[in-house]
Amino acid sequence: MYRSGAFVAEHVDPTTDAQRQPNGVDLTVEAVFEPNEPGRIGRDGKRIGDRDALDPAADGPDAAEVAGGGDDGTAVYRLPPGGYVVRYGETVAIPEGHVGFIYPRSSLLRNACMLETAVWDAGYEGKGEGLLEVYHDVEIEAGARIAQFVLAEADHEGTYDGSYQGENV
Ligand SMILES: O=c1ccn([C@H]2C[C@H](O)[C@@H](COP(=O)(O)OP(=O)(O)OP(=O)(O)O)O2)c(=O)[nH]1
Repeated sequence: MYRSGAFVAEHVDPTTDAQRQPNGVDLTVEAVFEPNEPGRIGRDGKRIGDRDALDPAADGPDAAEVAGGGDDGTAVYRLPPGGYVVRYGETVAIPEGHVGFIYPRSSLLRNACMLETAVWDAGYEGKGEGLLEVYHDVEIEAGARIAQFVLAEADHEGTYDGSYQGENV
């Protein structure tokens, strides 16, 4: 069973009223990265390839000049089609007996963009990352709500103890 947004909010920090939804909590975009070299998924280990942190005031990943932000002076990512890694702005802590998933805000997919999720394990705590797929040019303000995080009750053996534990906090 999926838990309520009020329950999820107890495990997401910080949260505002605007982030709290009936069935989950919206997460914001803290940073956008574009990979610049191959990573590697091995049979025994993995390596995350180096990546560029995009400037939210720039016109895109290849822009030579900083354009000075959005129309209202707000920093904005102007993203052409491609695959990006986003870091969420909130620390989530997956409680025992639960598993987490990310869904895109529907406004994101209505703009022909998609956020992909992997499994958020019981016991994991950190500012996680996700794959942002952009199929049509889009503008995303730094700090805007882009995702909805949900928690479902789940059986599990042990808790997360991997290399991403405590990341980005
Ligand atoms: O979309 C997601 C899904 C999960 N996570 C976090 C929570 C999860 O508990 C952790 C590790 O995920 P997973 O176990 O899938 O990664 P892995 O590549 O198998 O890493 P490890 O070897 O540490 O298990 O990453 C994210 O940041 N984004």
